[in-house]
Amino acid sequence: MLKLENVSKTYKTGDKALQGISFEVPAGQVVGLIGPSGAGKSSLIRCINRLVEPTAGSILLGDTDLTRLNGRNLRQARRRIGMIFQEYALVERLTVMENVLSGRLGYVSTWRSFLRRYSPEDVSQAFALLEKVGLADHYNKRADALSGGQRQRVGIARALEQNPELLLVDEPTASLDPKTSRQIMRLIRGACQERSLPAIINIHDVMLAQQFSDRIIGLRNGEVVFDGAPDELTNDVLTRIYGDEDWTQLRGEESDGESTDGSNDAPSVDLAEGV
Ligand SMILES: Nc1ncnc2c1ncn2[C@@H]1O[C@H](COP(=O)(O)OP(=O)(O)OP(=O)(O)O)[C@@H](O)[C@H]1O
Repeated sequence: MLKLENVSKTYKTGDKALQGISFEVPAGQVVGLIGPSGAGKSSLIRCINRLVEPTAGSILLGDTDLTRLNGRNLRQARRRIGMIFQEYALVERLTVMENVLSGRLGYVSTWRSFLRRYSPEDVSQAFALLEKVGLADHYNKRADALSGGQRQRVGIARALEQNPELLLVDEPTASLDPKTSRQIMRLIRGACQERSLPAIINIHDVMLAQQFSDRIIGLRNGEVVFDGAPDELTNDVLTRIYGDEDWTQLRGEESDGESTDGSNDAPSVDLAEGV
């Protein structure tokens, strides 16, 4: 479980990116974090893994207050947090398998990590994960030979190889086409359900957020202005989050034939679909 209490971030420039953010994410819950550009979504994700230092507040992962950790303790706590990035952040010249195994780097001793030696358990887990994300046949390919969707699958497998207690996902579909985006969101959601893993997904695409999240948190000017179920995301709520816009028309335009009634379409957990 993740619990944020009164988290604030003011940058040196004086920008108040986050102002008194409090919420809890229970095991297995996928939170879609939405809001206009500059609302504070990236700052929030980065405060949780301490890439950005929160100015105030506490961030509890289980019993650990992440805001109080430094040095070795912080590195150990970061092992417990899986990250999935927009630009995948793979090591391009390494193979798919090596990239997935790098999820274990925080766990192995320095000399083992230098030689990139992993235990048989780590390797068999990596194979199982590649199977799940539909890339078992590609394990020996270099990362730079993969498509965007395949790269993101490697990114997901690498994050899960860490056996994390929390997933932080930053714009996972921003560089992908609509169909691949859905497959990636389905994979992430399926993994969270299977592992009872809480997740926060920073996502610009409201329709995707709605379809693949259990809960939506809307940020505006560094504050939570909506926190509720995906089907509560009415046009009025969208206006509260993003400002005035013709939401009816936008929803129609963005639809690609899947449910647009705001309901969670309970995506199947077909992890290897459509590679
Ligand atoms: N390193 C920084 N130094 C100063 N101000 C920053 C820094 N990073 C972000 N900000 C400011 O903090 C506020 C929130 O930015 P943030 O990037 O967290 O928003 P966001 O919702 O992720 O935006 P986007 O969707 O465009 O990525 C903005 O006003 C931004 O200008």
